[in-house]
Amino acid sequence: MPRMTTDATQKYVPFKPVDLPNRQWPSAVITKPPVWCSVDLRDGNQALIEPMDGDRKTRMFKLLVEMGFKEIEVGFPAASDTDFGFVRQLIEEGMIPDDVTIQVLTQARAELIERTFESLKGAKRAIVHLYNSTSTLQRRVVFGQDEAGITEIAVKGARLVKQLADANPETHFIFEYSPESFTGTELEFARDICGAVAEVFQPTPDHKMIINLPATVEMSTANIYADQIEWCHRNFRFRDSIILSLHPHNDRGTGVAAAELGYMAGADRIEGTLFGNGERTGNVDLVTLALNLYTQGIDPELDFSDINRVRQTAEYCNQLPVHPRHPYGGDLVFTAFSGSHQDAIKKGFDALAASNSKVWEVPYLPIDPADLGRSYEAIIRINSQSGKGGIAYILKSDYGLDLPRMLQVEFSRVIQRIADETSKEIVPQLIWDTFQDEYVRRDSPIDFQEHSTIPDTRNPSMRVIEARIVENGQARTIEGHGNGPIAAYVDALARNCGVAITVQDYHQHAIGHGADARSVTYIEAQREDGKVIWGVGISPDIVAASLKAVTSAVNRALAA
Ligand SMILES: CC(=O)SCCNC(=O)CCNC(=O)[C@H](O)C(C)(C)COP(=O)(O)OP(=O)(O)OC[C@H]1O[C@@H](n2cnc3c(N)ncnc32)[C@H](O)[C@@H]1OP(=O)(O)O
Ligand SMILES: CC(C)C(=O)C(=O)O
Repeated sequence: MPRMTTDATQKYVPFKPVDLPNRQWPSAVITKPPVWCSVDLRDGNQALIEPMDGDRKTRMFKLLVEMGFKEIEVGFPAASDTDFGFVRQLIEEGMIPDDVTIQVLTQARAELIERTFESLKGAKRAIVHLYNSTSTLQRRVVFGQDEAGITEIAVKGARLVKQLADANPETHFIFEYSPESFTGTELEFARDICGAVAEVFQPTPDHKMIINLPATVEMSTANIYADQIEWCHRNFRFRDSIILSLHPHNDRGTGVAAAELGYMAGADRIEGTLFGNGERTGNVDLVTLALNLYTQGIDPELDFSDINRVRQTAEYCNQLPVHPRHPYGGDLVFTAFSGSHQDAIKKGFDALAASNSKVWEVPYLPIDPADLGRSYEAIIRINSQSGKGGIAYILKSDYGLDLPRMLQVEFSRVIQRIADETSKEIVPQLIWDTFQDEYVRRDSPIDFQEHSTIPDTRNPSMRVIEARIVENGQARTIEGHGNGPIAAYVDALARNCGVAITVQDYHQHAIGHGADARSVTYIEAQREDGKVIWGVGISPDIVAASLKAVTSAVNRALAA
């Protein structure tokens, strides 16, 4: 096995923690959702192999509006005719609801800012999002500028934005500034450059500006991002006139944690995308963030009641699949294959059904799939890792059979054998067919046909049974007596067919309702040698179901 030859200690520099001795965020509790801003149509779009065309953009925009987003970054109008044309289409075709504000991004370059404003002509409201990069690395290698030079780019850009906004009073403009690559920027410089831009925009508590602090590249653990945010929250000028916004990316795989801790640290707003599409490892995933809030009893004010449709639309627009294990939305996230999980889920559902509680408490299911429009159908699926609880769950939920515990144990061995032999998933239909072959359709060598009972004239507490059976292809009528039809039938089988069993246990319940209702009987029988064997019978007639169950046990006893 080859090893990484690079000495990491020489090649990578650890991120310096923030000196914030009095940090407050670890004790903060989230009680309300942030202001959400979707950047699917901009940051998400710019990371796609094929950026969205007009149709895909429209589909995504409509979905975001339907879900309840009130701020949507719809593009980088100066980047392409597609982006520009889409902004024009939204405005000219009146597609922007009154309570939704579109947002557009621009670099701090005059020609790009001018083109951006052109795209917004006629809009009722718009957020103009200006950015330039501020990190030590980008200052050095991309811009070749010191702090003053970088500040000058931002301030010049902001002045032009302000001037063009003032010249277009028919639109209510909100200003947003991002010190891009904020996570690699000294906090004092971030404070100063944001202060200089705010000085131009002159925000007030009634007309706030947005300052967005992006983890353009996620460079540290989430607690350090939270420290950075709390530091800015405490030290920024104009704080009461600023909406402090987060824009986490997910390079270290902790974008969601960073957003949650950053929000606890004093932010007001979060920019991200559905299912986390975006540059490299993506933007922060708003689906996960919002539903994390929901599972804490907080209304996220975004609608996920049909999460499959949200996912399908995102997949169509982005032309990228959502991972089957993606939190909340992935195909497999409400599915348990492993036995102990299935057993606990089944017991959790049973306990919930038996209680009056409204509180969702099912082991291994942190959210009720039904809240997301997901069905319970796929919660339990069977393979070689599964156990009796999962198999019993499928037979109950799909076929209405409530197997006694010891029968679950016996039948699970049959399914386990198939799973081991095939190494494949065992779908519900195969479980059902196997169950029927193993128990319900066991009509050889003895096939029960029909019966009648009459009181035993010699002993009024006993019954005599006459049962018509087919044994090894030969129709016969057999007779026996006992204290009820089951005992009498067992007696008849012992006398006439030479099979002696004793019935140890008996369970019966209905399947279905009304005219279609049938009865199912489970019989636990013991052979003369002590071996325990189960039999199952299903019939519209209660007694016939029991006699079929006895026949099933006898046939299985003879075969064993
Ligand atoms: C972190 C982010 O996601 S930021 C958003 C990034 N998104 C995109 O880049 C997608 C859309 N972009 C584009 O279509 C193009 O890059 C355009 C149209 C904006 C600009 O295109 P071009 O001018 O041809 O080229 P390019 O993007 O390479 O420009 C880089 C130049 O802009 C400068 N620049 C980059 N960002 C900024 C900024 N925010 N403000 C001012 N100048 C900037 C660079 O220093 C460089 O200057 P130089 O030419 O003097 O070296
Ligand atoms: C423009 C900014 C907000 C950005 O997309 C980023 O830093 O990731």
